[in-house]
Amino acid sequence: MKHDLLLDLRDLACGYQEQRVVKTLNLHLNAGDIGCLLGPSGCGKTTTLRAIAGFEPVQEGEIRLAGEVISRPGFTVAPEKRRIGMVFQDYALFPHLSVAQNVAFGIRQNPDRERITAELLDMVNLGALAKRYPNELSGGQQQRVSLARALAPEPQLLLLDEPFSNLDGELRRRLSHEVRDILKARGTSAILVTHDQEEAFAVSDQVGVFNRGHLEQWDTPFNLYHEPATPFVASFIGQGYFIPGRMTGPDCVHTELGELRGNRAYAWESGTQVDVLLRPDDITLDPGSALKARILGRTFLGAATLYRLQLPTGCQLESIFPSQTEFLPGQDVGIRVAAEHLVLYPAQGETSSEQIGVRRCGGMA
Ligand SMILES: Nc1ncnc2c1ncn2[C@@H]1O[C@H](COP(=O)(O)OP(=O)(O)OP(=O)(O)O)[C@@H](O)[C@H]1O
Repeated sequence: MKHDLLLDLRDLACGYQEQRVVKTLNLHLNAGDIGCLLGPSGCGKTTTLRAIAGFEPVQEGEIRLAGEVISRPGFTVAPEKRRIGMVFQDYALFPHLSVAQNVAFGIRQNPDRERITAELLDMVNLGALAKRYPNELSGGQQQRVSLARALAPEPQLLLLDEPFSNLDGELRRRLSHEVRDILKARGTSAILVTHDQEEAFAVSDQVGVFNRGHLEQWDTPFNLYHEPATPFVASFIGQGYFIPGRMTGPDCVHTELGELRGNRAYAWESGTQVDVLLRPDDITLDPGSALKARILGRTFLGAATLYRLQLPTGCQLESIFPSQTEFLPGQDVGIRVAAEHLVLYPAQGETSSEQIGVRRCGGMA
């Protein structure tokens, strides 16, 4: 397995005319890895992708590919000279060319083009449809053709801009797994843009969470969920609640749920007010516990049930319990916190941050 640095964005700023959409962006991708740019609409994901592709000039910093500078202010290597492939949301196939001709388009001069095209079409399971035209294919099939076409010239890096967003539910999930398998089997490095967290996690080795033009964290899916660097990342990735707490030691915080101890130390002094992130899987059922919570609502998920709980102070939490035992709204249950990764932030107050998946409770116990 290769671990060479392939793509390196250093202190990058890019945007349109005088407007800086993306600022001081630093990230790197190793050869063979799949990275993802994830974030809400308008945060600058596509702008970053277009700068990597060479469609937009950079305003500050630089982009290096395999050690070579391909963009810096006043210098932009042309897109077709970058050995970067693109897969677009709307497939962008040539309507007047057959499936096979579409795939062969970027390797027209290659004497081996027929063999390469046939191999790629087999790989994306479209060998039998080589003679069809794009308007005779489903959306999923068109996106497979578009992937095969982008892979044909053996790009150093593949960029995928919301490639599955025109497809629905099950097909979207299936194709995203398929694309990961294909890229991994070929050792192709890629950057995917999406606003769908499930898709980002299914496809990528590393994910960057963007917020208004800033990259808040570039990390593995596991770390984004369990060790979110900022309240925004905690909110954007997964579900949960912030509850108020007070530091009682470097790795220990007093909350309404008792003393919680985590696996890392914080530099704040004892007495500092903090927000404690609690995910639904951090709260477990413990019938013998003195700590009781009232069931406010529930969502049956199949193997498990997601419960919305209220603590005596009014703070709310969510928890996932196995669905074999059923609890009813209004019932009190014993709970325990089983959070190995204690994630704390300086107390923000009730209204200071925009929360998406994670909600904040007021009032310290
Ligand atoms: N050609 C353009 N000229 C001027 N501003 C633009 C242009 N394209 C995008 N923008 C602006 O740049 C900002 C970032 O847009 P961008 O397309 O990078 O966001 P995104 O994160 O990819 O969003 P989405 O998920 O909705 O595609 C937005 O405010 C957008 O209005």
